[in-house]
Amino acid sequence: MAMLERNKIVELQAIATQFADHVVHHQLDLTIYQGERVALVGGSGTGKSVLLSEIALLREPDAGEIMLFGQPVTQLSGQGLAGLRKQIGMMFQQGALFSSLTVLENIILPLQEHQRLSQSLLEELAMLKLRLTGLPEQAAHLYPQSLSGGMLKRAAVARALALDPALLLLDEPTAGLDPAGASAFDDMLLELHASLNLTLILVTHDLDSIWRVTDQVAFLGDQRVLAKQPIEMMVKDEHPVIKAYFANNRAKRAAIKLESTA
Ligand SMILES: Nc1ncnc2c1ncn2[C@@H]1O[C@H](COP(=O)(O)OP(=O)(O)OP(=O)(O)O)[C@@H](O)[C@H]1O
Repeated sequence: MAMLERNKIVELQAIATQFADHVVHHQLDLTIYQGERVALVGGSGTGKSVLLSEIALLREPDAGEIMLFGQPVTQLSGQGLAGLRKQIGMMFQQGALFSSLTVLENIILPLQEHQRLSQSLLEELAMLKLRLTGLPEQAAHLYPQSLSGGMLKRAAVARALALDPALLLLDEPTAGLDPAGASAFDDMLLELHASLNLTLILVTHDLDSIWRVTDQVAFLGDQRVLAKQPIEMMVKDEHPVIKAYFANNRAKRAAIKLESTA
């Protein structure tokens, strides 16, 4: 059957990342297509968070090319780069909201930087983002430190969505949430993905999230992406590094799910 050519949102070509003599990525390739929901998975220290920062244009790799929305990043500067940055929303591991600002002010901040809008319009737009993440309106005027862990993460997502990005990056979004909170967060991500036409990339160790939210898993190991495929295939992969990662109790849970969905 003929397949329609899908847009490449992220294309990493021969990426190298190194800290002093510690090589984190070497000849790393990865392609992510429009609308995909991709988990970046791999052992601790395999460079998942660093790779996410590179895709978010917060850090430059030492070699290789990053293509975002079909544009080679190394050939862009100034306005070109700023235009790309606006299309990327990033949710950091600890939320990274400003503690001296209310939730609403935190969401307004990126809007203020990029758009000349009246205060009332800014507030209206920010409230829209807040509602999209399922936060109650009262949360708008609270300070980050008075929010629960789950609310804080939603507020961080609302801020990441401020500029209507096409690509949303999330670093361990469900870490620290209880199972019910994590599952509600996963549902919110799926709703956002469906309603906003987003491409999602999340770094996660949470197998429940991987099964529920993602349609592709990119496995980092041996300094590169060893495989990119759906979780159903990943848990059956015979590569020794991938096998070792999933060969623990949590992975057995994943395998049980696999049997129950077969
Ligand atoms: N700024 C830095 N300076 C030096 N080394 C760094 C820096 N940032 C990351 N590293 C190293 O790069 C490697 C990859 O880090 P990274 O945080 O991306 O791993 P990870 O796969 O996300 O791990 P985890 O699952 O434990 O969060 C680690 O060995 C880390 O110590």
